[in-house]
Amino acid sequence: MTHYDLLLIGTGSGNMFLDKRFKGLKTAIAEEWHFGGTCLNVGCIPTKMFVYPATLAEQAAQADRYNLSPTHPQIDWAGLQDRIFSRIDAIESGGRDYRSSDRQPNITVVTEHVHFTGQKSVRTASGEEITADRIVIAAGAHPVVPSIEGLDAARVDEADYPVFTSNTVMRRSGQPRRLVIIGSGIIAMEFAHVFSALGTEVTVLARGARLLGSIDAEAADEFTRIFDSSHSVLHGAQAKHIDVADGEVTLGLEPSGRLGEVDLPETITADGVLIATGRVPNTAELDVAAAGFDVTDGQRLAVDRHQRVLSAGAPVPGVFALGDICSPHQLKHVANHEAKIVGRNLDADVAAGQPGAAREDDLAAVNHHAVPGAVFSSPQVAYLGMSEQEAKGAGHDITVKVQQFSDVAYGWAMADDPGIVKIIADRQSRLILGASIVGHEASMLIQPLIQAMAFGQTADEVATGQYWIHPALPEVVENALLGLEFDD
Ligand SMILES: Cc1cc2nc3c(=O)[nH]c(=O)nc-3n(C[C@H](O)[C@H](O)[C@H](O)COP(=O)(O)OP(=O)(O)OC[C@H]3O[C@@H](n4cnc5c(N)ncnc54)[C@H](O)[C@@H]3O)c2cc1C
Ligand SMILES: NC(=O)c1ccc[n+]([C@@H]2O[C@H](COP(=O)([O-])OP(=O)(O)OC[C@H]3O[C@@H](n4cnc5c(N)ncnc54)[C@H](O)[C@@H]3O)[C@@H](O)[C@H]2O)c1
Repeated sequence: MTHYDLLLIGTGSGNMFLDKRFKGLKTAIAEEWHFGGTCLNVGCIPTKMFVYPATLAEQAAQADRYNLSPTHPQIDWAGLQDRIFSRIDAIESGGRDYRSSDRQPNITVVTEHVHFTGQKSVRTASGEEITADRIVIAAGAHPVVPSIEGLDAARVDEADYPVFTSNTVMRRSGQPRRLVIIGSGIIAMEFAHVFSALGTEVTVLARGARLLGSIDAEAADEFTRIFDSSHSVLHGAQAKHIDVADGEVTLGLEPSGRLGEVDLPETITADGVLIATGRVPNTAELDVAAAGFDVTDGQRLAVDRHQRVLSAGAPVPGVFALGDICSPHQLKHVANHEAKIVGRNLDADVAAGQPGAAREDDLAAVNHHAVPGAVFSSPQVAYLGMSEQEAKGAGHDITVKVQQFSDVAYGWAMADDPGIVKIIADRQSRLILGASIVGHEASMLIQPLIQAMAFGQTADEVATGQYWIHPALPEVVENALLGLEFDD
């Protein structure tokens, strides 16, 4: 058994806070997989490195909208993969080497799965017992694999099995000629865009009528309308069985039941199937029950506003968590924010002497107000704060404005490409409650609204208190703000 002052489980966002403040602590870092976790290795970063060229290819193919001759660029798939992963893998090994080197003499990297055996103890896969005074749990989430007749769940993501998740889809050799995507959430929509823009024949199986069903309904409808116009989506469909033979996959289809009877092909054959049906926190794999930690919604580790892990509703002294393992938002910028809070609070906890001895007043609190996100699909989507449905549900008297991109001069320059800005505000306080943008560079257009919500600016203050560059696309945001109707 080895005892440490600090144990960190997971090197995704967990690796972010461990800086010189903690150099006096004898620390173990447990990481069973890629150093740097999901975002760096198989998530945000590589996906967007695929999305960018995919979007360029799509624009080239649609150039006749702008009186240019369209081209269908040929993709060098292996070259693209090499450009992306040679960069990422170097960062991964750099991080691993740094933490393992004598430049970090207080740190021991344990390259194994660990699971809890008690509140302050874990066991490694090879059977070593590790105890620690303080623990930070940053163990993330993993893709859900639904049970489908004929699917060998244990083989999903194996190199020679043509059914895979986001964990391996970008690193597989050879671009699939035909790809079926199960799911219609964020991961499904990003990869559907990437693969179809780069020349793969993509079919999406969506159980309902609406793609991106978790965002504002009107924004999801707008996205669905645009996406469906240039992609193959089977709405109301689900996989009944999967047969794998000779490197091909054949899916038997059936109605999901959500749209009644739908006209579906009986089977569909592809070179690969991407499962994108959600991600579940790694609490069961960590055996958090053995530590007596509380779990919310049956999946997420329960934490308080200081990111302290709870047991029977009370904070466990010296145990913190961050990111997908505990967060209501599975987003990297949220995990990073939580990592900063954990860093500050762990520092305060260490300064206080005994684990758990820090005064509540000395601890920083997490801010989950007005969390933004973006979907890098075609079109892009960005969302912030409450949807219209949530704002009404929360009892607000709301004003809503939907502004079309084609209402402003830059929209004309874009040949009236479809897109909307939707803003929801409170009629009395004049504060923005939420926003959704569907269309070109939505992830960038939304930033002034994020700033307004973060700093409590009223909608009219944001609209009229600053210059908006003419005739730039953000004028569509300005016009949406000006279109909100307030009392008095
Ligand atoms: C395809 C994809 C694209 C995404 N794109 C975006 C995006 O554009 N923007 C955005 O904001 N978010 C995006 N996300 C979400 C984002 O990646 C996650 O929210 C974020 O990475 C979570 O960080 P984390 O530190 O909580 O977990 P992770 O980064 O997953 O880190 C957890 C680490 O813990 C390790 N671990 C787990 N259990 C154990 C154990 N028992 N023993 C030892 N080690 C363990 C894992 O190996 C892993 O390295 C994307 C996710 C995916 C899958
Ligand atoms: N750009 C980004 O910020 C980004 C990108 C990718 C992933 N992520 C994060 O990763 C999380 C997980 O992404 P995701 O797309 O897997 O989850 P999701 O929750 O966005 O979508 C899951 C989809 O799977 C469907 N589904 C669920 N069970 C199913 C089943 N048994 N059969 C068929 N369909 C089923 C759901 O209806 C939904 O369409 C996201 O919620 C997001 O927080 C973020």
